[in-house]
Amino acid sequence: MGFTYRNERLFAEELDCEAIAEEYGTPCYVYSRAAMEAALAQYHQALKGCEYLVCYAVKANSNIAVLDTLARCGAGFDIVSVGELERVLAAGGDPGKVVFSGVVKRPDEMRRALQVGIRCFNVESAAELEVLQSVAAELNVRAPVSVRVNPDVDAGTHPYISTGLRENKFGVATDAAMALLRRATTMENIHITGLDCHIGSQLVDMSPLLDALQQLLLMVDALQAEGIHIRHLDLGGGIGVRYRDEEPPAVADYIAAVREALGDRDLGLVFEPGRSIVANAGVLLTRVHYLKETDAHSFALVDAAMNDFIRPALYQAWVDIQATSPNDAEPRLWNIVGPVCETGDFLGKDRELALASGTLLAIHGAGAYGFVMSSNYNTRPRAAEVMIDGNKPYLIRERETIGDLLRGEHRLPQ
Ligand SMILES: Cc1ncc(COP(=O)(O)O)c(C=O)c1O
Ligand SMILES: N[C@@H](CCCC[NH3+])C(=O)O
Repeated sequence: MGFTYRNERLFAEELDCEAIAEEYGTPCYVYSRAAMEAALAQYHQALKGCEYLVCYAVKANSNIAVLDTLARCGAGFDIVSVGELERVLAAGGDPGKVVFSGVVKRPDEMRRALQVGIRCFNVESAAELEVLQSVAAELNVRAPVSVRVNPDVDAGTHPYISTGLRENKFGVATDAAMALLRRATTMENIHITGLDCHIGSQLVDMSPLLDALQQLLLMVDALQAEGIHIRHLDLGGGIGVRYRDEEPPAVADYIAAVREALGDRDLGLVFEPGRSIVANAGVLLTRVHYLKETDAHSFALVDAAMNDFIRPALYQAWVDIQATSPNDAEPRLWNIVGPVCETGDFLGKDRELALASGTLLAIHGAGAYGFVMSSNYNTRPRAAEVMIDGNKPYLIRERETIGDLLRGEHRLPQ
């Protein structure tokens, strides 16, 4: 399922990646529908018998065909902007299964979310709660609210994607969150439904997640004693994937541990997975244009760059890069670099590969935080996106044109 090598040729489900690149050009993101469905199914399977919602984190890959695929399999959505909300609606997603995270929700974004009837606002500060109260009052509705708790635990991941430490901008520290919840119960247009937390991404150890959960459970019990009933816990996303040799917890094991920790409390569960649903359901195809030897390195110059896939440049993330078919060249160590005018523009360093001009490469694990983080730097049109379903390819986003990039810009009057 997903991406497999058959006789050393890479297939996306039933299609040869060389044929996909031939048809759609490079660079090109290719996704496997079956792989994302299977990843979501692991959550559903592990949560059987619970009251739960799996709210896929739209930011990981927000193409509307991806959202549509997951919505049809019962997913709700975690959004962080009104733009992501409009994507969910355009994809046919149910607004009643949407949770809204993020530290800056503008009043217009709150208004739209209230009008379409989202499931819950994951509030991240006292100031935000006050604004939400007034927007909900204007519309004469009650806003369903969860407070995002910052449990001050070290998720043990890259500092840029750690979100549950006291020094991070996210959430509200436990004591302050208790005070905020008490205040919320006095607000006419706020209805407290849950507590949430999200401590970071690409987590390979589940103990920080379970430590955070213990803190939420202490809060639930203390609030219950005060007569404030919490109906659901939203434990965010964060489960890592294997890019190289990481050993992230299996979704089933993590959820079993969560269920055990809940004991007999009457709590619904929400999860917000992003990466673990889509990362390994996507590759980025790129072609080698030139080979260049210097005293220091052998460079393979490819047509994808940091503007297409920024994770290596931004986080020094290691992603697997392989040729999509065999060739006769002698394998040696290559630095795989793109056309962007930055020394930091690399996709991989010191990779042992057999390369020739024209070789097609697949950057694996590119389904999450890939296309969504791409930009037009160096006036480079963003790549096409293709979804494979069995033996059928669907163009789910056209490659941008230079015209797309210039649209909306204006010269000064003479
Ligand atoms: C609030 C929130 N929920 C969910 C996610 C998804 O995380 P991941 O892709 O690591 O599962 C993120 C991103 O880290 C997030 O900020
Ligand atoms: N963009 C990050 C993950 C960010 C998670 C956002 N909360 C990555 O590529 O690893």
